[in-house]
Amino acid sequence: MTRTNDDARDARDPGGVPRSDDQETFRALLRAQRVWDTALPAFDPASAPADPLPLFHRWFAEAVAAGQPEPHTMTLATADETGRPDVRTLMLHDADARGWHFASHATSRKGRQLAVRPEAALGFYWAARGRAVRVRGPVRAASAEASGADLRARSTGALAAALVGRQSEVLDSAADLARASEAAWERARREPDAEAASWTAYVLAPAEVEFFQGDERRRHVRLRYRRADTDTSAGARTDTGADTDTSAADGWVRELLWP
Ligand SMILES: Cc1cc2nc3c(=O)[nH]c(=O)nc-3n(C[C@H](O)[C@H](O)[C@H](O)COP(=O)(O)O)c2cc1C
Repeated sequence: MTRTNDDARDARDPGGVPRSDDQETFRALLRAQRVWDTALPAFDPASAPADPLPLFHRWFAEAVAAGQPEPHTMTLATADETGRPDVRTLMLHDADARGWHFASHATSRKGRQLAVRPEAALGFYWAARGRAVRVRGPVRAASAEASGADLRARSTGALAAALVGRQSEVLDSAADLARASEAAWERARREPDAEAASWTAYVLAPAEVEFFQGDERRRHVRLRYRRADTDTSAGARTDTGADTDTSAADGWVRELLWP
């Protein structure tokens, strides 16, 4: 049977993407998913502390208590030398007065990006509480000693993974990884103080921290802390309302944002 132009058009959806059963199944599954359709906690920004850190600690503990799987994982966004964005998942190692801590290989893609553009953003999403936190700011690499101490405080598996190195390089075969991993595990067990040269601890010093509390009626609460001396994106000032605290207690300005 000869296909007409109309048949060819029918085989594409309005966006010009070819129709297929797999595509339809995926879309149906996607549309069946729900967000914020459960009872979520209320968040009163008026009761928020002057500094974002204690609120982050509290929300983290509440995410753990609510059974949020792996609440210590986060998204790290960086940009390359041309400004093209990049993103991946990482573990949070600590959050203290210096900032949000993580670790990776300085020779990895993110490590190279951070070396040329020492700025990043972090994102946490704790669905069990309908909450998200985002943090932006400059990133500093710790000394080799501090990076080594960070690694030694972790598991043998973490040390073995760090010893394998070569993160983000092209892997020619699974056998190459198996061999390198075997040797790294053996060394990590034998030498718990072994140094992984490229393993680097980083700290992101927060210039902005935003707390997002999802709401079933989509009346989400967004509270942004920004350093009093931080220049935020255009339009930020027009978002301020009566509840905004511009007194800059502890050097932080607190503002509500339209959801
Ligand atoms: C749950 C989870 C936790 C991870 N934690 C780390 C981490 O702490 N450090 C790290 O270098 N990579 C970690 N990774 C791997 C990164 O997502 C990423 O694949 C790797 O760091 C290479 O990223 P890059 O090519 O952008 O440098 C983790 C991956 C997942 C899924």
